[in-house]
Amino acid sequence: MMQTQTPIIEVRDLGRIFGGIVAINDLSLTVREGTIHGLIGPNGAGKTTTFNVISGFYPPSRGKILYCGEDVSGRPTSALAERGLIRTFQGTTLFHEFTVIENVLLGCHRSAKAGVVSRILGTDRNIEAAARAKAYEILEFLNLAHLADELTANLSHGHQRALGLAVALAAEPRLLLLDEPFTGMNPEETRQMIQLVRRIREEQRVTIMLIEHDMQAVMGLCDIITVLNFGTLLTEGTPEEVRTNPAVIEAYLGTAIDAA
Ligand SMILES: Nc1ncnc2c1ncn2[C@@H]1O[C@H](COP(=O)(O)OP(=O)(O)OP(=O)(O)O)[C@@H](O)[C@H]1O
Repeated sequence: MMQTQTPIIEVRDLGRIFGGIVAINDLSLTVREGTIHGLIGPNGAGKTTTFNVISGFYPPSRGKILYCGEDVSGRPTSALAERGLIRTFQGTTLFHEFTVIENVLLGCHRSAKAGVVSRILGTDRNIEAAARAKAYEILEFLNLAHLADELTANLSHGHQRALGLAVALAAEPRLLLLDEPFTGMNPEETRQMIQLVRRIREEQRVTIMLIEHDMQAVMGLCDIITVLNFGTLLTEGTPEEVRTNPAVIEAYLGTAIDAA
């Protein structure tokens, strides 16, 4: 996919306060269409809060969020999801007692597009067939089709995380916010997940924003990285620029960045 200069997300002068705690202060950043954009920073830096405000879980206390040029500050998650802004959660949110394909079908039904399909086709059976075809296509794309009828609980950790991506793709994202997609993965699972995220950007033309603590994965995958510290922007740049930035090294006390 071509990276463009077109902003898909513009965070402008964002502030978010919880009681007396300033979680985000005066944060501005731009995510450009077609990029893989990392959001990193020490614990408590405000990464999750930033995701929560962008995806509509919390309204901003100050400032605004523009999505595709439109002010969507304070819009509910469901309204943003209908417009292709989809967020995943740390760990999996799958139904373990359901099969793999059933989990993806639930994702399809939750998507706005399922409503479009039903209006066009009219009948339940056709809706079901269309959703099934779409779910299989997504499973094939993520190399999970052979597990379609397997119980989700029986999947390996890596396969469950890939299935989490499948459910997110079923909602037809334009922008996908991934919350720590590599957590708890072994190096081989991480390598495969990196490939999947790259392919989602290249082949599904989805812009990706991700929070991640695995510095090696972040540095290898992202085009651009925003570093937060104490709820505000510390710096932003290419992986190389960020890795060698003294302020970043200091914020992390050297360790995490040195290991990457
Ligand atoms: N719902 C909430 N209520 C009260 N305080 C909150 C809430 N959400 C976040 N905070 C506070 O805001 C600050 C930023 O937290 P946030 O979770 O955004 O950081 P983070 O960078 O995602 O951290 P981590 O890497 O540990 O997940 C912290 O001081 C946190 O305690």
